[in-house]
Amino acid sequence: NQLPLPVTKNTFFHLLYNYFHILFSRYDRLKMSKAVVVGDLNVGKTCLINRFCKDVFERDYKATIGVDFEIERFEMSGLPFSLQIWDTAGQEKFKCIASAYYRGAQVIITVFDMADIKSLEHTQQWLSEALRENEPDSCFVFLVGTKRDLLSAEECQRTESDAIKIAAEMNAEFWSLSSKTGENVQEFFFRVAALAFEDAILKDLETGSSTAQIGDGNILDDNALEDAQEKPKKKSCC
Ligand SMILES: Nc1nc2c(ncn2[C@@H]2O[C@H](COP(=O)(O)OP(=O)(O)OP(=O)(O)O)[C@@H](O)[C@H]2O)c(=O)[nH]1
Repeated sequence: NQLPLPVTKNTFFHLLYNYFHILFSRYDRLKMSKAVVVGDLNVGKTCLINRFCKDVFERDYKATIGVDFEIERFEMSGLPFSLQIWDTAGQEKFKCIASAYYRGAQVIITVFDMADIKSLEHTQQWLSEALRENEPDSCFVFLVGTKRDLLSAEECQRTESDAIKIAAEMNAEFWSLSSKTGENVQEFFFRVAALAFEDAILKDLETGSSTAQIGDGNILDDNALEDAQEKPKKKSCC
């Protein structure tokens, strides 16, 4: 009955399906990038991923044990693109399991709860732990404030201005959103996917790989890249 990962919020078959998708994409040279989501416990990492991938919101808190992940598929300028979104546990006791999955990330999403300023103070520590497992300057970094719906307009403005300062120190792009209402969630992940896709294509062009072509074989040009960045399309949910 032993599962290959500590699993709570996902079924074994769902994880198995995702693993096969990764294996298949390597074989078929599909574009795939990895994003890891880190931050204190209870800040809303799982809810954020679930809002985007399944369009659901869970009011009751269930701690993530170790890690979990989803794969979201996009179509960018005629090319299939997948984003692996790794949800990690915020609880200290699971940190060593979760940190084993930081490696190989193209995107690090550092999450805090806008209604709990302490969690913002911890984001730099989470980022440095995630960066330690990756090549310097190889990752896009995002600072994401969740639970925006719990704040008044005034509180929201105050927290956002604190977060913008911290984001600048982290060299991160800041987003504030709500998984409960869905505000900004799609926009945020489309931005993540667009940047990750562009990066994957540029890396392919640098290495001269044949997969850096779109549709009927046109090499990706600047306009196509701009197009992908501005209007990434969500094709389907896993
Ligand atoms: N009001 C509101 N509540 C939220 C939002 N996002 C998450 N929550 C609540 O916050 C609690 C924690 O959410 P999770 O997504 O499980 O938190 P987590 O960061 O994954 O926690 P760990 O798995 O322990 O690391 C849950 O009770 C959610 O319902 C939000 O945008 N607005």
